[in-house]
Parts: sequence; structure tokens; C-alpha cells
Amino acid sequence: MTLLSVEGLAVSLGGRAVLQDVSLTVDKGEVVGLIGPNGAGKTTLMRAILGILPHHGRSSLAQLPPRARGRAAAWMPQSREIAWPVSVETLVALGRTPHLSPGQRASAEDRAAVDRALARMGLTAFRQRIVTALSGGEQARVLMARALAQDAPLLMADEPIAGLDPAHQISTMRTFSALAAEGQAVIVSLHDLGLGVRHCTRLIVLDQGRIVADGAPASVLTPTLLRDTFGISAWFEVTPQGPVFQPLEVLE
Ligand SMILES: Nc1ncnc2c1ncn2[C@@H]1O[C@H](COP(=O)(O)OP(=O)(O)OP(=O)(O)O)[C@@H](O)[C@H]1O
Repeated sequence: MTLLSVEGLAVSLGGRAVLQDVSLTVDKGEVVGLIGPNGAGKTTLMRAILGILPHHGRSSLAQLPPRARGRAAAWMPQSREIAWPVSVETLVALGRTPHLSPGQRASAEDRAAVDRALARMGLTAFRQRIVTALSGGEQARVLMARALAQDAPLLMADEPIAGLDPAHQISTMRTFSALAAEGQAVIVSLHDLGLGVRHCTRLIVLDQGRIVADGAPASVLTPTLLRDTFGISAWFEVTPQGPVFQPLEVLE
């Protein structure tokens, strides 16, 4: 079942074409890693897909009215700034907003979704802590939990594992796999190609605003693509412990 369909998406910023002719579909069960060098257009693509950036072309999500969009897709932006000194639980509960009418109180179902999200991000013991008094990585996990509490079929997350310790990076990627196994889908932008190879079912590579590869991780990360798009060489092997990818050198 298709959860997202994008056709001919294009974005210009400051008079410059930042995204050009992007078409893709995402089905339930997929963990799609969006990769590419700095400035390739990953954030721009996700924001255009969500309809929070003016664009040309068609995104099935951007066409929805705001409340329906909030139930169809959850969004964790790259920015980690949290302005209000509220409890972790209060902030995560904001993820339920698209499910509530104005003034409606949270139901048992809403509270269960918040509990599940806190548990998934290892935050149950943090629920009464004040968010602004947490470390950067802890705050990132709270924002991830807020997106998870939204319980939307599609989760879009912009560099959600940046700044997390290795254990939480792996467990967050495993959470994405678990969501996909439950019938949701995830689009996640990443710079860690090793984690992308191990945990994504599919990688989409953006370079200068265009998709240059889209497919199974092992078929996408060829030496030629790594050289031409990322300017690196890498070691890549399928081992009994799963695929292992390690960037080696910057190529001249
Ligand atoms: N408001 C803006 N005006 C002009 N150019 C912009 C604006 N916002 C972003 N850009 C440019 O658009 C391009 C794509 O930016 P984007 O943030 O989508 O890249 P990214 O792939 O997410 O990068 P990173 O990996 O560094 O987060 C960049 O070259 C950036 O400089």
C-alpha cells in the first residue's frame, strides 16, 4: 500500500533551483534512508513533501488539509530548539494534537500512545523531567518520541540520530524497523551510511537537488556512486553479522 506519492517535485530558493524533478513513492513496510552530501537537498525535499515549503509538482501529503496531514505523517525536523520548560511527558503528548478536537482532553488511547513513545525512546524514567534541563541527545530523543506519539502511518525524520550516542543511534534505527514491520513507513535523512546500510530497506541518494540512485542499500552504494557523489572510497562487506560499511578515504 502506497503511503506517499511524489511527482516532479521542484523547489527554488533565493532564485536557485535547489530541488529538481523528484519523483518517488513510499509503501508501507519501508525504511527509506535519504542520503547525500551537505546541501544536496534532503531537508528541502522532506519539507516540500510535507507542504511546508513552496514547490512545483505534486506531493500526495502536501495536498491534504493540515489536520489530515498531521494524521497521515509525523515530522521530526532537524532543528532541536525547545523553547518551553515543560515536562517530557507534556511535550511528547503534543504529538497527539492532530487526533484531538480543539479543547478535547486526552483519552486513554492518547495516554497509551504517549507511554509507548516514551518507552520506545528509552524515556519512561524521564517523563517528569523538564525538557530544557536535558542534554542535547536526550532532547533529540524527546522530539523523536513526540513524533512517534503521533502514531501516523508515515514518519519523516531529518537527521534524527545526529548527536545520539551509539546505543541510542542503533536503538532508534531499530525502532524505525519495528514501525515498518508493524505496517508503517519511515523516511529518514542520514549521514551515517553504515547505519543506513544496516537498517534501511532502501536508500535514495540526492545530489545537487536530483535523485541519482534509489534502491536496495547494497545496490546503491557502488564504488562509482561513492566516488562521484560523496567523493570517498569505502569498505563494504556482507558479513554473518549483517552488512558492514566503513568510509575509508576522501578521494582527490
Ligand atoms: N532560504 C534559502 N535560500 C537560498 N538557498 C537555500 C535556502 N535554504 C537552503 N538553501 C540551499 O539549498 C540547498 C539544499 O539545502 P538542504 O538544507 O535541503 O540540504 P541538505 O541536503 O539537507 O543538507 P545538510 O546535509 O547539510 O543538512 C543548499 O545548497 C542550501 O544552501
